[in-house]
Amino acid sequence: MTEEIVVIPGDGIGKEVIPEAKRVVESVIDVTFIEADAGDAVKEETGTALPQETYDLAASADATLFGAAGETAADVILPLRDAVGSFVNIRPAKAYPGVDALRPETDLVFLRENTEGVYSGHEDRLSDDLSTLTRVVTTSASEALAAFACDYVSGEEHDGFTIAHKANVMRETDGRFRDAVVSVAKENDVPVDEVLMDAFATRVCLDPTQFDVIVCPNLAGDVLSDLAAGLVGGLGLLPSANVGTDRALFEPVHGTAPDIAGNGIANPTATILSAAMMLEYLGYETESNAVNDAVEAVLSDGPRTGDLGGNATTTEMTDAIINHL
Ligand SMILES: NC(=O)c1ccc[n+]([C@@H]2O[C@H](COP(=O)([O-])OP(=O)(O)OC[C@H]3O[C@@H](n4cnc5c(N)ncnc54)[C@H](O)[C@@H]3O)[C@@H](O)[C@H]2O)c1
Ligand SMILES: CC(C)[C@H](C(=O)O)[C@@H](O)C(=O)O
Repeated sequence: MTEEIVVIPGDGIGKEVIPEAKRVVESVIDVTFIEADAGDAVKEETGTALPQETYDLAASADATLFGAAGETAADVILPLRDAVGSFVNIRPAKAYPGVDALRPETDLVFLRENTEGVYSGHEDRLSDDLSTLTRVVTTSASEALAAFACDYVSGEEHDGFTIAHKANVMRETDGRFRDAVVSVAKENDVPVDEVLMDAFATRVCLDPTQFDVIVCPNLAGDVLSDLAAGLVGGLGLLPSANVGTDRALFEPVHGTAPDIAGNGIANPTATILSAAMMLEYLGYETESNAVNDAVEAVLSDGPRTGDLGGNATTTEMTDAIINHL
């Protein structure tokens, strides 16, 4: 069977890393890619950053692989997450042997709420002096995330999860989030503990082995996963999966990297690891494991891109990954 996968390269290094991830996927499964546009360049040409056709493709495909968008990122990625009905963003942050990491013992997975919080879109300018934002938290979205988290930690690899929140200040919204997640964990007999997100930020830097799976509200997941990228060697390493009930969207955590875009030196790892998550999601577990192993081997032995202290191009690093497969 030929798998059909939608790919949306976007802007900046999105255009450089997506073709490399496609080459990796093509080397392990029979696949047809359906190309779609989104981002700053499309907005300049057409007036809209996310054409309806692209939204519809993501909303009907089993899987979509996205690169990055620039200034229009929020107009692209937030609706795309919505298009696939994603209620959780899975963000693993793992240090690899051979990569110079601040905390080489880091092995974390963030399960980020993916629909609400400060991403509600309810932001208003009420006067010259006053702007407001409505932070939305529902029990239903918190419970859906918690149910996913319980399932996620059900194997032997994990012993429950930690909720990172700020319910000491946002008593109503994060209080609701925390209470809903704890209650679902208890119903499922899943060990759960909690930490205030500011304290989490310090503790994870001092000793990341205190944590394993972290369940958090939307913005906290955004910020804390970028922080974890800093612990493991940079944004070029972090993949993610936006999972919904029937479909999913896979993307590196990083953006368009304007400081290096156009030079062919972006690290393809985050996008290739996102593709590996996609292969697993689509049921190609052996192929997914093979890609993860090949990435790990190349991170260990090189060649590596400049962000990891090497001098390989994006294509050379991908060639080495494909050679390992
Ligand atoms: N999902 C998305 O589409 C997304 C996510 C974040 C930021 N953005 C957008 O990207 C643009 C730039 O944002 P930013 O600079 O804050 O974040 P960024 O992730 O683009 O870059 C931050 C730093 O990390 C480095 N970096 C990121 N990915 C890398 C890779 N694969 N290889 C090597 N180095 C890499 C960059 O060179 C830069 O120094 C902004 O317009 C922002 O809106 C988009
Ligand atoms: C670009 C932005 C909308 C996005 C987010 O906040 O989710 C990004 O930071 C990310 O982490 O994917």
